[in-house]
Amino acid sequence: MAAMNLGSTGAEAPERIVRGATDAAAAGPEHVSEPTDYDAILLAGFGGPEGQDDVIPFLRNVTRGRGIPEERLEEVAHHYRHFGGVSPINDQNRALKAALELELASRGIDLPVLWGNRNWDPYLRDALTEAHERGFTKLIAIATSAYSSYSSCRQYREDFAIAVDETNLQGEIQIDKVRQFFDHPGFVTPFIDGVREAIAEYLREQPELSAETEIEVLFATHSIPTGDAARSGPDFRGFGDHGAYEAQHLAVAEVVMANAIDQLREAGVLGGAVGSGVSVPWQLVYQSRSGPPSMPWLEPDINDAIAALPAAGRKAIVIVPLGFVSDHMEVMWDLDNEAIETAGEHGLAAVRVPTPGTAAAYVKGLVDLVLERRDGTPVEERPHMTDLGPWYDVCRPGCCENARLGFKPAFSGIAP
Ligand SMILES: CC1=C(CCC(=O)O)c2cc3nc(cc4[nH]c(cc5[nH]c(cc1n2)c(C)c5CCC(=O)O)c(CCC(=O)O)c4C)C(CCC(=O)O)=C3C
Ligand SMILES: [Fe+2]
Repeated sequence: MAAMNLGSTGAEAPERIVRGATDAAAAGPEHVSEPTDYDAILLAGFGGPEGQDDVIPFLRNVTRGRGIPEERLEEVAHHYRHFGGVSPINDQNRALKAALELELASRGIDLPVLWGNRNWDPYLRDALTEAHERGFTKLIAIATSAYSSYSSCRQYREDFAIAVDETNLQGEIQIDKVRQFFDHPGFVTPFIDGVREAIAEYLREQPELSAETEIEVLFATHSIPTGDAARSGPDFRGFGDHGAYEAQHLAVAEVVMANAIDQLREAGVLGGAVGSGVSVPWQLVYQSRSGPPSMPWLEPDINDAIAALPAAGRKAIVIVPLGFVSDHMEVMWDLDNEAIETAGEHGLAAVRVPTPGTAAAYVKGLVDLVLERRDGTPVEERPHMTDLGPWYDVCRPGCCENARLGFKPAFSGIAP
């Protein structure tokens, strides 16, 4: 097993873990980029509507050229309409920006945070205009997305390139991007805390429940087309049919379970020796599928998975939104509304654990990710909790490219 480096978060190194390839060290010279004296941080969000009039234009921005059926768009519009046409995602990014600014100030780091979204106001181009006006030429981006895939990495990088074109800043602005942080302790720790608390709470309230046979932890992430999954991450790593996207989620889920259970054993909530193996059932499930029915997307859907649980003797579930950084619409609707309702229909108790949001560990971790790039921290010193990491600073040509949409230039990668 490769050494786990948890950095300075104080988290204990888990004993087991590890799934997938172990050739991180063989990744090549671009694995760690040169130290760079950045001028500012670019917080790159997804964006969301902030009123009924925004809903349709927002959905058109997200789905342009994607072949999403009209019925699916109407259904998703209804999710937003139900909440007054307002997604909480922009307020969540405002809160994250403020938390990052506080963390930076408290550590004496002079790096302004600019915020721009891919799909709604303020747009990435607005943030770049601001950067230009303030004389910033070297930006380090944090995208609010932890894993490797077209939608969660490459699309942000392509949209950086588009925003640079739109603002006519070609050759005048550098945009680097922190590595995919799926296994960074700052991102993983809040999920460990959430799973531990959820299981402890079940056992406190229903001491007769068997954690080993009657509780199941469902790690939920966004479904993507299987073709996108296959091409996620660098192709030389041999991740199999569902690429780095699925491998990363499975590896993180395993680490979350191992740590949460060890902590429950330490606290005497669960029996068995610390480090003696996971004893609460879990699985990775997918949500929020769109696209035409003829196109295969990752499965099982969370609702189908839930429906199958009573037959396996389960009575309670813990839903972990492992694929998301904040409690935005995909969490509020697809999990808190739909999945919880499905659980009720099948007689299962259900709780949903929080996303990282503005948790202290997460905010600190994001700042650490910026500093490791500024300082060119050697790969051996970079925090990571699975054997897949620490991930690359710089994407290779073709990484996470989208065959459906064809080649588009991207920033923050090695030029083809
Ligand atoms: C992997 C992934 C993430 C996680 C990574 C990340 O966070 O970036 C993510 C996040 C999000 N997805 C979001 C919203 C939407 N995603 C859509 C459509 C799609 N998502 C996809 C994938 C992902 N999506 C894909 C493959 C499509 C099909 C279209 C295409 O091929 O690109 C559509 C169109 C309607 C529909 O089809 O559902 C909407 C409205 C919101 C905002 C929520 C809010 O407003 O609070 C967020 C954070
Ligand atoms: Fe999405």
